[in-house]
Amino acid sequence: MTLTMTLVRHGRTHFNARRILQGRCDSPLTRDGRAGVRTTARHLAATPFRAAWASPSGRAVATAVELLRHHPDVPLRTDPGLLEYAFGVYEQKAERVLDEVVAWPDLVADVLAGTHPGLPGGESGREFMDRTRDVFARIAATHDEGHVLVVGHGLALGAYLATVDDVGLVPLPNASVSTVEVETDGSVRLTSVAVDVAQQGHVAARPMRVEVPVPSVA
Ligand SMILES: O=C(O)[C@@H](CO)OP(=O)(O)O
Repeated sequence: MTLTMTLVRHGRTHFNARRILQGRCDSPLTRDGRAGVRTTARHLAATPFRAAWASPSGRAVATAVELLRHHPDVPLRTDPGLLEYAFGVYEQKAERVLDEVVAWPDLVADVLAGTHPGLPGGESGREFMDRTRDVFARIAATHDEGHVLVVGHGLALGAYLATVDDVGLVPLPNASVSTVEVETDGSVRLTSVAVDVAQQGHVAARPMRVEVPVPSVA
């Protein structure tokens, strides 16, 4: 038996548009973000989802609700294990802090390796990777076959995908779709990554290890 998990990053938000790091804080979807999600929803309209899971963040729940427009009978549940990485004091700061923090030498690599101690006020790489692994194990244990929708965040979904296959951290455009197949024996296979149905590819693939000064907190 195969469980297919369809992973969708939430639609573009006002903070995404301004390159403001959200993490555990939130901002609403933009107009084009909502349109992008509607395009992805049409793309997924024929997928026979039996359940949907979302991060409790408003942007993920709003995206999941829109994606389920074509699946009115599919139950949606939230799980804090799907929340975005907690960037601590760097959240909701000046525009472009996102670019600086994500490019901070070794930050992403250390978070994915579970060795980063955490940004001030944030969570450690170990906590993040453990809860991300655990939530996908919970989802797989709850549904042993069929199709399940999972709506989450760029770094959290990307971190999980990086554990499934040797793809590194793939930048996931807003409203993009990735799919993973889980077999009964526990083996997991990545079957598609970051399909940008809605062409919202403004999160361009770029090197993650660019050397920049440590960002100052505004
Ligand atoms: O928190 C954020 O700003 C970004 C970082 O990756 O994630 P998302 O927009 O997917 O929540």
